[in-house]
Amino acid sequence: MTRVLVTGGAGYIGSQAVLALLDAGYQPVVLDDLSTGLREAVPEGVPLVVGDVADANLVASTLRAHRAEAAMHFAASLVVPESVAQPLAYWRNNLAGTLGLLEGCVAAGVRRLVFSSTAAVYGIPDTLPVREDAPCRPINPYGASKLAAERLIGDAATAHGVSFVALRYFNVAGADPAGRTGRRRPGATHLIAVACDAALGRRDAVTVYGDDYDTPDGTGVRDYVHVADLATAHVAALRHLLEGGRSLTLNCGYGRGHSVLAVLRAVERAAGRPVPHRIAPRRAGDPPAVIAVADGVRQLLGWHPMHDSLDRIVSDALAWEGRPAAPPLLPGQPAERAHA
Ligand SMILES: NC(=O)c1ccc[n+]([C@@H]2O[C@H](COP(=O)([O-])OP(=O)(O)OC[C@H]3O[C@@H](n4cnc5c(N)ncnc54)[C@H](O)[C@@H]3O)[C@@H](O)[C@H]2O)c1
Ligand SMILES: O=c1ccn([C@@H]2O[C@H](COP(=O)(O)OP(=O)(O)O[C@H]3O[C@H](CO)[C@@H](O)[C@H](O)[C@H]3O)[C@@H](O)[C@H]2O)c(=O)[nH]1
Repeated sequence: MTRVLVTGGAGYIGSQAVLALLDAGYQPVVLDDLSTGLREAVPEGVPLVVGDVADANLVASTLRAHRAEAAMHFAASLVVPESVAQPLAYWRNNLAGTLGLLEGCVAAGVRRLVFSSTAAVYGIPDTLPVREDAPCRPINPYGASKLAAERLIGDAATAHGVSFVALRYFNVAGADPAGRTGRRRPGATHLIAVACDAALGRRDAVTVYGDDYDTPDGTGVRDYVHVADLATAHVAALRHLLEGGRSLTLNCGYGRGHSVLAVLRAVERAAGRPVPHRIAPRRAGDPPAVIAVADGVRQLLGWHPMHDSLDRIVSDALAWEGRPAAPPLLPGQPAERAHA
């Protein structure tokens, strides 16, 4: 059974990828410092090493101990406004983390890597939909640090024979269709999570940032991709690399845009109740529209998305956000599940 190191596997997307790896017959091993991830997001039986991916020795020893043949690198810091306020922390975590991972991989002889990149590397695209060879002009430290990490991986690929697939995700949303995992951090800022909170009565209204863009209804347009489809794209990328495929940098979206108001209507349909909203000025740094040219990931990786519909994304997100709270721990119960 092929073993795969998953950095950031206790987070939102990484935990979904762990499930997809298990579903596809791979054996994941998670390395996560639990800075934003949660131990309970790692399924029972999956080894969890708690530590910093920037620690090359830890990466190498983990790869060797578990005889991993490839790595998926999700561990990062990713809140855009936070990256503007704390650029040094973002550059450190995203660049030093990728450096530590690469050093550890090269030391342990692991030369296949799937990397979490982002549409934020493009900044404000000149033309839509945006192709992978469009100019990369990130407009915040988050996007800049991810672009630098892509370049670092490219240099390691050339010098050390690493082959990689960098997936540039567009707007990731939704939750595991079987309800096994989803976004776990409180204080959501992403549109679909915010709208679900409003539908569930946890906030009074959704603030719509701008209705005067040059888009069909004036609100911002994004290419929302279901997190479970994103996870299977990672498995497809892994398979490509294990079969000796060449390095690739690919957009990961569906190639269709939805406006903020269309998202709110979809949440209303799923929830069966109105989602109040108020119009506010544009949010600084928001592009009017971001939509992927997403042919490459299908053609080159054979990716077949299964949940390619806004209604599906929204209903899975709503089901996850509205799930019953975990029962309180009884006195004497261990606070954390032990891991291998
Ligand atoms: N969520 C999105 O909309 C989105 C969009 C584009 C790209 N991405 C990328 O996807 C990846 C995963 O994002 P997510 O939404 O699952 O975020 P998340 O915060 O839920 O997950 C990140 C995980 O990495 C861990 N981590 C962070 N720094 C670490 C370090 N130095 N060492 C070890 N573990 C560390 C965290 O504890 C967490 O479990 C990130 O690389 C992010 O840049 C996310
Ligand atoms: O309360 C809200 C939240 C968002 N929006 C709008 O909804 C759209 C989507 O916003 P959001 O869900 O915050 O995502 P983005 O700002 O598009 O950024 C996401 O998608 C990028 C890739 O496209 C990733 O790089 C980022 O990490 C990720 O946060 C934008 O038009 C926002 O202006 C609102 O109107 N109200």
